[in-house]
Amino acid sequence: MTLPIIETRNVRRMYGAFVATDNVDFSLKAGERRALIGPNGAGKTTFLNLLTGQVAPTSGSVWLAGEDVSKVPMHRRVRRGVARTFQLNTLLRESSVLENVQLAVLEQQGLGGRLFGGKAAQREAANTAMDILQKLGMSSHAAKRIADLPYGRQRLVEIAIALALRPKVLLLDEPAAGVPPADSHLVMDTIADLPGDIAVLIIEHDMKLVFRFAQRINVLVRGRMLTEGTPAEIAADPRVREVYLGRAHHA
Ligand SMILES: Nc1ncnc2c1ncn2[C@@H]1O[C@H](COP(=O)(O)OP(=O)(O)OP(=O)(O)O)[C@@H](O)[C@H]1O
Repeated sequence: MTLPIIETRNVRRMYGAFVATDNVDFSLKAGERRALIGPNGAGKTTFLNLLTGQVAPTSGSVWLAGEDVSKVPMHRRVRRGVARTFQLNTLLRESSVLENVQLAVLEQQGLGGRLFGGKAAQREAANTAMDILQKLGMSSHAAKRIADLPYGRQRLVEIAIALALRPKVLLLDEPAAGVPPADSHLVMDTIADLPGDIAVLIIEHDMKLVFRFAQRINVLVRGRMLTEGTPAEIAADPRVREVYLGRAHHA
């Protein structure tokens, strides 16, 4: 029995009279690789925010491992295994790569606020952070300041931070945004190699990345889920071409 790890039922989000998310049913199983695409302003980020708890549903519900978490705040959903990255860089630029990831490890352990306590905990967190960086091929950059790192690698640090939270579900919001084409393979390879037990949902405008990575793709248009299918089905769907792929060339 594979229960969805994360699910929405008839979820709706209004901003005043504007419907940003229009009665969406969605579910993701453990280890799935899924992409969410749609034109600019379709409501992709809002939908991600509904999953994390950053935005509350106007109606409908969000479920995590079979439990209604619609009223569970974001920090507690993180504890239960929902991690995300953001469209924009949110790193501590003057700190090292290792320090950034180590901080996330300590947060995950509930030790984030204890700045002066627990040398052993600090050391252990540094080891865990180093393991994560190694898996992402980033160990040789561990001591570098974020500010001195190429942008593509900065995006990988954000993924490392999300992994430090030991997620069951990883939500990636445009992980390749702003990364120069010469470095985008770094992001692509990292995402392709993420641990198989983590369910991954990616919002991405780069169709090469989407089609390489996703087992299934959801298409969101004006807050509504237009369709869901395999990459081949989505590529062949004339409605998708009309509303999304056609316009994406001009985006
Ligand atoms: N806090 C808010 N208040 C009012 N309107 C909002 C708010 N957040 C989002 N919206 C509106 O909801 C719609 C969907 O926005 P959202 O950012 O979710 O779309 P998106 O698909 O992620 O877009 P993009 O691809 O450009 O990032 C937009 O029209 C946006 O203006």
